[in-house]
Amino acid sequence: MNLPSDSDPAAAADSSRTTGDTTRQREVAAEQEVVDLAYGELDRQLDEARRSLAATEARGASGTHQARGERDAYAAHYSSIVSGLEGVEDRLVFGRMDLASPAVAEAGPSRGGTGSPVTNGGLRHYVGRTGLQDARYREVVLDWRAPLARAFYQATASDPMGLVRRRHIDTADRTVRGLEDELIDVSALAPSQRAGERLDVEGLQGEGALIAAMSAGRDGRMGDIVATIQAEQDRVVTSDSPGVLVVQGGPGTGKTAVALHRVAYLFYAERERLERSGVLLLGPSRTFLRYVEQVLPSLGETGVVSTTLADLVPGVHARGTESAQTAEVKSRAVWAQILRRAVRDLQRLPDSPRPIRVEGTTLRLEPADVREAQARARRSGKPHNLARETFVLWLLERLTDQMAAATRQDATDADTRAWIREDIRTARDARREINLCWMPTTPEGLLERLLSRPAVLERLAPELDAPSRALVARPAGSELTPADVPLIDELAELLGPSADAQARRTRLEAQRRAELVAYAAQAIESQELGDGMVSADMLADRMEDRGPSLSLAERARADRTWTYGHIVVDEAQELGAMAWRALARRCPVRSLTVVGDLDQFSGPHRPRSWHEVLSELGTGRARRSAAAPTTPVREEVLTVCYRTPATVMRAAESLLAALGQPPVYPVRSVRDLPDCLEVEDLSATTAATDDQEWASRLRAAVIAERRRLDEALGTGGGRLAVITDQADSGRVAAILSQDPGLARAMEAPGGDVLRSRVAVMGPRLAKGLEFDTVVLVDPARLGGVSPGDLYVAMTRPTRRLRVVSRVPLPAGL
Ligand SMILES: Nc1ncnc2c1ncn2[C@@H]1O[C@H](COP(=O)(O)OP(=O)(O)OP(=O)(O)O)[C@@H](O)[C@H]1O
Repeated sequence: MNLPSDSDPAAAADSSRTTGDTTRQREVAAEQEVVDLAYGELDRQLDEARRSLAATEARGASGTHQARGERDAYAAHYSSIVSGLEGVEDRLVFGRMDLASPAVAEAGPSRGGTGSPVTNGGLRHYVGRTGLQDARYREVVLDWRAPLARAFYQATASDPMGLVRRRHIDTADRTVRGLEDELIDVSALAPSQRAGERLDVEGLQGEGALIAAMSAGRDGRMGDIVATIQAEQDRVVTSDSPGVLVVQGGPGTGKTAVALHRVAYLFYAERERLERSGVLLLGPSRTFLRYVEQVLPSLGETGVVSTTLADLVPGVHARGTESAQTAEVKSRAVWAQILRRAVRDLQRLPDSPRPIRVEGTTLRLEPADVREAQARARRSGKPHNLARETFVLWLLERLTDQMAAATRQDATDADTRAWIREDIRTARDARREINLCWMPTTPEGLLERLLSRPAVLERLAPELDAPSRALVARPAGSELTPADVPLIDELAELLGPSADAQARRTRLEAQRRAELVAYAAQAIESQELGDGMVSADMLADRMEDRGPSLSLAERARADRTWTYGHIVVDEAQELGAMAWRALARRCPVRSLTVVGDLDQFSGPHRPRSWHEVLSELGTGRARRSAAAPTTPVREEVLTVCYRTPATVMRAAESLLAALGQPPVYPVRSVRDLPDCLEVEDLSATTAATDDQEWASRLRAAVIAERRRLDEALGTGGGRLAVITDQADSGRVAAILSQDPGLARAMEAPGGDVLRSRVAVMGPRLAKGLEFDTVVLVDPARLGGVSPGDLYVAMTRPTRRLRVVSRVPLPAGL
């Protein structure tokens, strides 16, 4: 190496730059070789899995039942390997760890130490989306979830965890674009290495990967953060699963990202258990689920059931809307008693004996018999509709005795009893009177009865005051709403499947089978298989077996009574008591990750604590709960905001404080940006009263912000949201779409607002989402109803918040 002479500083700088450049080039080339090796391995394994899948499927549907079962299991296994490997294509390798000694490497489960082409005898590990070994089982890439990889995320200068250097490797399309080194433990380097290392570190940017991730324009979909998970986040991602883990964090602290990475981690750490039971992810809206849907596949996981509260119960479609106040009344824990009472109300005692005409004879349904039948039915412990069988059977026996006596038949003869019982069972009078004493019903039917009859509601819901009852009252035939779904679920639990529903299912099943057999018979005829060896029934059996076997996630989603191994709830502060009860039923082992922010609560008063929110999970402080009272709860707090610039964040926090709810969990933004906040108060101008003027000022503001985005990210780059009071959003959208350019930018293919460059929405839809720029319209309107909604709206932008208001600004802005 030519050292520069001391007497010529410029030449020295030049020479040092050149040396730095060539060192970097060499390093990049070396890393490219490793990246090529990793992709080569990925391709080889993918190819192998695809071939195995094809060969398994080609085996056809013949053979014993067991053989077919095995084939299906193999096919499911290979297809999950294929989709897992396909998911990790982008940035397969993103990090490298250099360790002080291979002894540390041996502490982990990796078998990379011996003879691996990349690990330098255990001193070096490449961290990536998935673990890869070569054909000789030597480590090529270390899975980011492996215990050994923790140092990559958590090592610091004060606690190096055996790490000397952490390297971020930036790749695109399988090509290394840049490297970024962090020297963790200089003392671990040999003196001869130190100079070289310093040169490298100086040539590369610290925190570059994180800054790059945060500064990239948004494309309407959340990305994974696997390459840049921070230490406080990593501790949450990898914490043990028993009990309830509450992750409280202010806006943009990565709660959603952490929750999703935690799902992937749990699948890694507890694969066997979770592959059998599945994981449920509950998000605040379908839009939000679409926003995050790419994250888990990009981490190689596809077996998660994601849903919203509205879609939680299969077959129930909650298309209706209602006020937040109505939804709040429906979310209260007291409904558990009201609904129990409503079910009990279907079990009635007649005041006096009821006459029943059967085949010309009059029998009497005695209140004492009804009482006894009810007691027996309740003792069965079954839900209402199923216990009804016990009730009906016992009454039929009593009526059979009466009938036999009245008609002088032999009540001890089994055949005679059966005939008589059948006569009574099918008599109209008997059906009506027995039903009146134990009415079978559906959850939807009973809820409708309760809400559409004010007198019934008043009688059965004494815990609700008149204004609350007025809020939930609605005409019969109304659409179900999302807040009805936990009530329906609770009722489904209390009622059990109705005889009608069971009969319908059996009928449909029989019909489907008959069609299949008819089709098989046709196939036998047309293909001249009629040699007597194959019957239509046999062929139908085989056709049924060959049908695509449902994945675990599909089966779980279709089954209301499925119990999951783990549940992750995002925006958990929004869930009411009845929703928690529905979730508790779905996870008897009470293994939950609950992420949210009390400060972002939608509504006039935020909950006081997470214990208050979670009381129905049986987390210890609840007096009455749907669960064992001992569910352990741990609370973790995330404090660093990766999204919102500091100036905007401070404004949002001080506004929340001015509204009387200073944030319980303030955050620190990792960055600030110049010009990130602009407030345009039009309340004292003609725009306040003149609609035309207001419309044109609003359009001008949005157009100006779109232009700024064009300049910052290239024409058409980035996303902009106009957030306004929900009730105003239609009007605001109409104003903006008068400009042809904005109208085009607002087009939402397939009705998906995430695909439009400019989207108008209320704060509740904006929950959990983020945009490059937010134009916030009339903030006082939002804050007046729900301080948390205003806080959410203000904290959505990654770059810039522009406030435009024709009403006076809220104090504090
Ligand atoms: N470690 C990280 N590296 C890179 N980006 C990160 C990191 N942590 C979070 N982010 C980014 O910060 C943004 C906010 O993350 P996320 O949506 O998970 O936060 P949140 O706490 O759920 O926010 P909110 O409650 O406001 O909806 C996302 O763009 C996410 O990718």
